[in-house]
Amino acid sequence: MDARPYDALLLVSFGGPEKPEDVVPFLENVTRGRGIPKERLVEVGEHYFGFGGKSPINGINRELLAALRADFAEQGLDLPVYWGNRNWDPYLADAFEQMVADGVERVACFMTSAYSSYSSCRQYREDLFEVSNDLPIRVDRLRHHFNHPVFVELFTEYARDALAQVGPDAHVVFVTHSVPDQMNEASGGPGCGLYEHQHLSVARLVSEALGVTQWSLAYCSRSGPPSQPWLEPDINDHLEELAGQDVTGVVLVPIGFVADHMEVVYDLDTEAKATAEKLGLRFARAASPNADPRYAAMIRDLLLERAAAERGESPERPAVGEFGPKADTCAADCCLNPRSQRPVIA
Ligand SMILES: CC1=C(CCC(=O)O)c2cc3nc(cc4[nH]c(cc5[nH]c(cc1n2)c(C)c5CCC(=O)O)c(CCC(=O)O)c4C)C(CCC(=O)O)=C3C
Ligand SMILES: [Fe+2]
Repeated sequence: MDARPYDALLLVSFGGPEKPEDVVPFLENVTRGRGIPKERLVEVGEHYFGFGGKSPINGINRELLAALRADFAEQGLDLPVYWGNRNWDPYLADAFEQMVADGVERVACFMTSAYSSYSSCRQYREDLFEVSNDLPIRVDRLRHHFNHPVFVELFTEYARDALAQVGPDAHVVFVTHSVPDQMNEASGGPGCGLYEHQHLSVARLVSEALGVTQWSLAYCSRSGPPSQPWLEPDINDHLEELAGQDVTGVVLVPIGFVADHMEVVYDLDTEAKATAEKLGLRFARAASPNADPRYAAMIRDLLLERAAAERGESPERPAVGEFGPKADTCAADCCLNPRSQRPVIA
């Protein structure tokens, strides 16, 4: 187990509130300069208050951190693991301060976000640049993991379990976070639309592995003004459409989310489930990786793969589907956001 030249792994996540007083300042952090309508913020705030002001995301990341440490210990990999969020405590800046104090000189970052887009990749790289630029620490980002075979196998297994609850005739709906059409088009580079294509690729791979032919991709958590086009169909509209086509049961597979955070427990488990019930559809939502020890082992594999590459070796870079392993660094114009010209890492 050789992680050289790295002397730490950093788990980089979104962050979420943990008590009612956190909710409004958290939303202010997330939406600073993003032009999100006030009504939407009130609505999203209510989702959080409905869960006692506590998002599940930080708790899951603590479990993932523990799973990573257990995995490293079991494998004899002596490498510290840190954790920092973009939008809430514990913040990235604090993780970097601690790493510098501990003498870390080179860190590999794993983002809890598997696909390409401004929101799911570049914005993380902007924030990592901002917090690390003045520090004596070199920062690398581990490659996108949407098409890592373990990621696809895990969702296949979770979807199979959910199918067993609803029945083999269920229609499988893969679900991810909607983004503005413009953000999708810029993902992977101007005009690429990589965000959508990566999701379609994972959806197809899971469907094939399950032997399912009735499947589709739908979106949740749209937040822009109605005037701005976002990726569609919305999951609720899509369920209505399916019910009108003689579908009687659905399985939602949240491939766009690596954990059961607020979008999953509210937008899918609460709202979409209520829609399905109203329409008389049998319903199950497949699990997400959360702190699955196999997910932690995949992160270790990505770390060791990158470490070997940095040492000048030629490690295997496992990937399934039509895209092949994503490059370790993004092109300069990858996932650009016209409103943001901030410098980035990787
Ligand atoms: C692609 C994507 C991911 C997946 C990749 C990844 O995981 O990073 C993701 C994750 C998350 N998004 C989260 C929360 C929020 N996202 C918002 C707003 C937005 N997200 C967007 C996209 C994404 N978001 C976009 C295009 C916006 C519009 C504003 C903008 O253009 O930037 C808002 C503002 C209110 C609203 O409008 O909903 C909130 C509160 C949480 C935490 C959940 C918890 O607390 O459990 C997580 C994990
Ligand atoms: Fe979001």
